[in-house]
Amino acid sequence: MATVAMRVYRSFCPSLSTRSIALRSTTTVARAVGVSAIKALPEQVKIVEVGPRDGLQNEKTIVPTEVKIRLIDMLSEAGLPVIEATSFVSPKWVPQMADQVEVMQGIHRRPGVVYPVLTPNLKGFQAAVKAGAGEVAIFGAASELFSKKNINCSVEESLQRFEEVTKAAKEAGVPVRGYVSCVLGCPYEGKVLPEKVAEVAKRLYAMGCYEISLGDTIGVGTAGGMGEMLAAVMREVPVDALAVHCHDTYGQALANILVALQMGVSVVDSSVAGLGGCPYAQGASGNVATEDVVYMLHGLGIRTGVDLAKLMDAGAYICRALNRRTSSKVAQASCKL
Ligand SMILES: CC(C)(COP(=O)([O-])OP(=O)([O-])OC[C@H]1O[C@@H](n2cnc3c(N)ncnc32)[C@H](O)[C@@H]1OP(=O)([O-])[O-])[C@@H](O)C(=O)NCCC(=O)NCCSC(=O)C[C@@](C)(O)CC(=O)[O-]
Repeated sequence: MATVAMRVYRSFCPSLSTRSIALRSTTTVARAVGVSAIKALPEQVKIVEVGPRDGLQNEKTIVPTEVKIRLIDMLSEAGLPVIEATSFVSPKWVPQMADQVEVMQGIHRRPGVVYPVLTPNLKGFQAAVKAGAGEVAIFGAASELFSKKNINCSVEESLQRFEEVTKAAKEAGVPVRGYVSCVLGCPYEGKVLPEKVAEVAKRLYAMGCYEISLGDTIGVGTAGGMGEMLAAVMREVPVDALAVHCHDTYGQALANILVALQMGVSVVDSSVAGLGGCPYAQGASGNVATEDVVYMLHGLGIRTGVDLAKLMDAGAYICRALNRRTSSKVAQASCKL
């Protein structure tokens, strides 16, 4: 099924394939709506691709290591600047990530591309560095119950563990990214106060995280909630150090990202083909699809450095490997699958 923009475009260019229409129509739309009128939007956005980690961690059947490696290599060939490759967590908790060392050693590291990995504690950090990780991410939450279910400790205990990681990382010269989960709602506690999110984000930033990614873990947030939460966080952490990480359970992710862009955020996490979900947040769907984010950003005239056609190839590859239909609307509309 073609989008309206694609159908209009096709009526002028009947010989074009649906896919090339999709790629060209983004810039056409940008010019048509006079995007320069939207003053606050950044000129460039860094996309943090989390598909190989967040996208695959919840898969029940173990995905072969070579498939994970091929996916990461296709994503780097597509121009993604940051690809979260795997997690150094307990294999008893997340069996899908048990091949983290093989993944880190098997990928073809493209110059300029960063491949962060999740590390919940010092043990994970040390194993990650040994396996060649050049950047790590610690992951906290703004909800006590989620923290307990996800990493088996309270928010305060998790922050103490993260202090150990950031201290070791500083000594080793390894940059650390920080996540705050449940920023717009928790599967166990429901509403989460923006002030609580701001407090955890502030602590992570103070301990040395260069970037704080704000996770709508179960995708319940709305544009209004995103605005309110970001306003609270921005009182504690500079906007240049913030990223948004939106799951799309309620179909609100793109709207929420747009609000974040309008408030000055220029780093967006997403997952190829919209894969994923957190094993400790039952019912949450995957992250917003990277293809859909790139399509929207290019449509706004915002640079990403990502080649949408190559990105869709990566999405098609992993969907074939998982025997799954893509969740990306752009990939569906472009008749790739
Ligand atoms: C944090 C722990 C380890 C605590 O788990 P625990 O059971 O409390 O840990 P422990 O210290 O008591 O150790 C228990 C066992 O785990 C081992 N262990 C201990 N640490 C490690 C490690 N780093 N790597 C490998 N093994 C480890 C340790 O050696 C021991 O092994 P045993 O003696 O039983 O054989 C556990 O709860 C865990 O691994 N949790 C991971 C949960 C996870 O990965 N969740 C998904 C990622 S978060 C997410 O998706 C949200 C995000 C980031 O995307 C943002 C958003 O959307 O909101």
